[in-house]
Amino acid sequence: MRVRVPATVANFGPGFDVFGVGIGEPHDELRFRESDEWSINVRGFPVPADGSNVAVVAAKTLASMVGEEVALRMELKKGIRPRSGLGSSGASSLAGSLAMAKVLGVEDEELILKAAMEGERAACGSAHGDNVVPAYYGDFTVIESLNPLRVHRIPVDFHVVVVLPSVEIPTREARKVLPEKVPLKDAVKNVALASSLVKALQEGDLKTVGRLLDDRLAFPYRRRLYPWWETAKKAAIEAGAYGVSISGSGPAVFAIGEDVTEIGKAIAEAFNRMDIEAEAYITVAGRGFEWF
Ligand SMILES: Nc1ncnc2c1ncn2[C@@H]1O[C@H](COP(=O)(O)OP(=O)(O)O)[C@@H](O)[C@H]1O
Ligand SMILES: N[C@@H](CCOP(=O)(O)O)C(=O)O
Repeated sequence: MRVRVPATVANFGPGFDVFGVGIGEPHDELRFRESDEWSINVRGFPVPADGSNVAVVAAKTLASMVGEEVALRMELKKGIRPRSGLGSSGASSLAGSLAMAKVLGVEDEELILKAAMEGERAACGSAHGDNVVPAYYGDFTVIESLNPLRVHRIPVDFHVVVVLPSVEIPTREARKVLPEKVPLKDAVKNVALASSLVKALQEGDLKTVGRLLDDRLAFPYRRRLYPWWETAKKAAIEAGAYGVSISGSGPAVFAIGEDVTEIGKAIAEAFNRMDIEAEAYITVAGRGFEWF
């Protein structure tokens, strides 16, 4: 059996730890079957081929949550670069949890997602849900609460470009720079941005969505991790982007607009001018996992 889990754009501007959307590409693929002992084989981008792989962590977590002792043999085709800001650890975590769910016949969405979030915790120290939840549902998702898991889904299918520079930022490090408290005026601004963005998305008003791609909760503190930000942003806006932001904790940048191919080219060229290689993925937002 095989499952394909796409990359995700978490945060999506003002929705820190709350908003997320699956994108078709890049993606991870996991082939699996029940076995006498645990094993994992990795192709593609290098990630641990042992019990610390988040696919194994999430699968084991789900088994223990339902009180079963089952081992899996896994073959992971790692298509999403780790430390990319594209939900690389989230995709493999969800794949592992889904694999175990399939083998055990578990259908409880909350359990499957909670197990996947434990994979996230193993990767970066935080069991955030804004990568695994949208990768599961395949819609733009808004996480109202984790305990109990309450998610609001907005079906979307707009084009998006994601540009991934050849820079690595571990999510663990990007979370360490965040403060415990933020100024009230910044919290107020984020409420305004996030609530307006949800309304604009529901109305299919992409121009307004683009204008609202801003954040005062995490971005100001992470800004120093992205020394190339202003240059990349300027290139995107000059190429006609409605808006541009950091995907997850970065370094991937995503943008929406009329001509995402041109926008992607402009952002990638801006990185190249700063001597940073970059790869653009033109894709459609609103994609979730698939069995195949
Ligand atoms: N299957 C996996 N896929 C991605 N990362 C993994 C996997 N297994 C373990 N890891 C570890 O998780 C970390 C990457 O996670 P993270 O920093 O959250 O990246 P991303 O932002 O791309 O999800 C790395 O230390 C990586 O070695
Ligand atoms: N809300 C999280 C999202 C992390 O996404 P990733 O793709 O960088 O793992 C955060 O901003 O820390």
